[in-house]
Order: sequence, then structure tokens, then C-alpha cells
Amino acid sequence: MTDQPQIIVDKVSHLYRPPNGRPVLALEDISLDVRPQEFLALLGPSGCGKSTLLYLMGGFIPIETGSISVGGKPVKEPGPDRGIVFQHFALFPWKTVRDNVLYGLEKGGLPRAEREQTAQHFIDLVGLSGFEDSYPSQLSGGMKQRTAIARTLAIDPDILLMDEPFGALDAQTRHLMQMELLSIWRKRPKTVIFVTHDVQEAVYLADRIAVMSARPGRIKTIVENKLDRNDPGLFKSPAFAEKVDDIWTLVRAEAMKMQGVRAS
Ligand SMILES: Nc1ncnc2c1ncn2[C@@H]1O[C@H](COP(=O)(O)OP(=O)(O)OP(=O)(O)O)[C@@H](O)[C@H]1O
Repeated sequence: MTDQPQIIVDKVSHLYRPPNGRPVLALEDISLDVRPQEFLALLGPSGCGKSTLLYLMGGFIPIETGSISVGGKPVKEPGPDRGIVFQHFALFPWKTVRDNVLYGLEKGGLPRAEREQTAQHFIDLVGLSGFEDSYPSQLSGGMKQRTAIARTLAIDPDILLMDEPFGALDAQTRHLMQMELLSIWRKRPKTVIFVTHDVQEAVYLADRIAVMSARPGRIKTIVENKLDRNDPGLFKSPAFAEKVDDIWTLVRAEAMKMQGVRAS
């Protein structure tokens, strides 16, 4: 890991202008550097603009104020260097697991046999061997999300943008998926930006945690996470509970501000 930032977010603000409603200032003056191959969590209360920031980095919505660069180039549109995984699985229901994973590889110009080999490699990596011919309706939530992750990983992006990818899963599956994601990330290190409003999830997964303020979203603070995430007992350790508690205190203040905003 070098210390040169791979992603530079510089003074970004974002105003939504819905056709039938008041404009919403979702982000204000966000500056953030992300290092290559670091796992960064974007943490904050609901509505603070986490997804908006992720989509701006992905090039899915235009940047109007400030700038974002990836590898020194300004972000103008989505690109194969940035893969995204959404909360809701976004699979093609009429395609099998194999074909869903192959879909992302179709544009790459690789021969069919090579594409199939790559797809199989990532299906195995996410633990779905034996389910290649299943359709999404035949899979559990966790398996659907694994398929979506395999599809994104198969394209081999340098950067993974993950928008609450485990938010729709039950607590047990969620923890298994977190462990699996860490293990995949160790095998194939990538820059990961992981949006969550779950403090435990952020502390369990991330090298650094950017805590965002209530709307308009700003970066309130960035916390370095020095806990040993290779430690299998980490989740149950006092140090983990203490870190979660410290960060929860920061987030709670913002969540309460958000409630106030809603109540007014
Ligand atoms: N297309 C849109 N038009 C108008 N306002 C929007 C639009 N998308 C998001 N917003 C508003 O911008 C703010 C930030 O939304 P965003 O989805 O980025 O927040 P978030 O932190 O990801 O929330 P959550 O954790 O609930 O998913 C919210 O107040 C939301 O209502």
C-alpha cells in the first residue's frame, strides 16, 4: 500500500433539484483522500449523503461542485476501474448464477472459454460452487449478494464501491458475509469504499472510518482503525467494544441532529 492517494475528493458539494419539490443539499464541502488498497468505511446516519458520495465517485451522477479524481484522472462517468455492489442484489432473474457473473465479462472481448474460467474462479471464491446453474429465485439473500459480488469482482476493478451491500441480510448471514468479504479482500487486495450506517460493521471491516455529519453531509472526522482484523476473536474483544462505543458516540450526536431536522 503506498501513501499516494488513489481517489481524491476535493471540496465536493451536491444539490439535488427534484422536479416537484424543494432542492436538497445532500453534501457540503467534502474533501477526502483514499489510498490504494485501503478499506474505507463511509459511516453516518440515514440521509447524510453516503450513497450520494459513492455514486459521485462512481461517476453515476454528475459532479457539479468540486472535483473527484481517480488515479489522477477526473471522474466524468462510470468506468471499469470502479465496480459497484448495491444493497439490493441487482441480478438478472432470468439468468443463472453463471450467466449473471458472465454478463459483466461480455464486453471485455475475452474468448468464451476464458470468460467461463474467470466466472468459475469467482463463483468458487465467493463459495457458490455447485450453484452455477441456479436462478436468483432459488438462492437465499446471502447467496444472491455473493453472486452480485462475484459479478463485480470478475471484472477485476481496482476499486470496489459497496453501498450497504449486506443491509438486506439477517444478522448471522451478514456477519458471515463480512468475514468472507475480508477474506476475499486479503486474497485480492483492492481499494474498497464501503457505505454503512452500522458502526460494528465499519469497525470490523475498515482500515479507516470516515464519520459523516447529518445532512448536509460533511466529513465530521476520520478514525484510523488499528485493531487487528486478522484476529478471529476480534468481534468479541473488549477493544472492539470500546472502539464501537467511541465511534457510536460520534454517530449518535449526528443521528439526533437528523431526527431534529426530521421533526421540524
Ligand atoms: N434523486 C434525489 N432527489 C432528491 N433528493 C435526493 C435524491 N437522492 C437522495 N436525495 C436526498 O439526499 C439526501 C442524501 O441521500 P443519500 O441516499 O445519499 O443518503 P444516505 O446517507 O445514503 O442514506 P441511507 O443511509 O438512508 O441510504 C437525503 O436527504 C435524500 O432524501
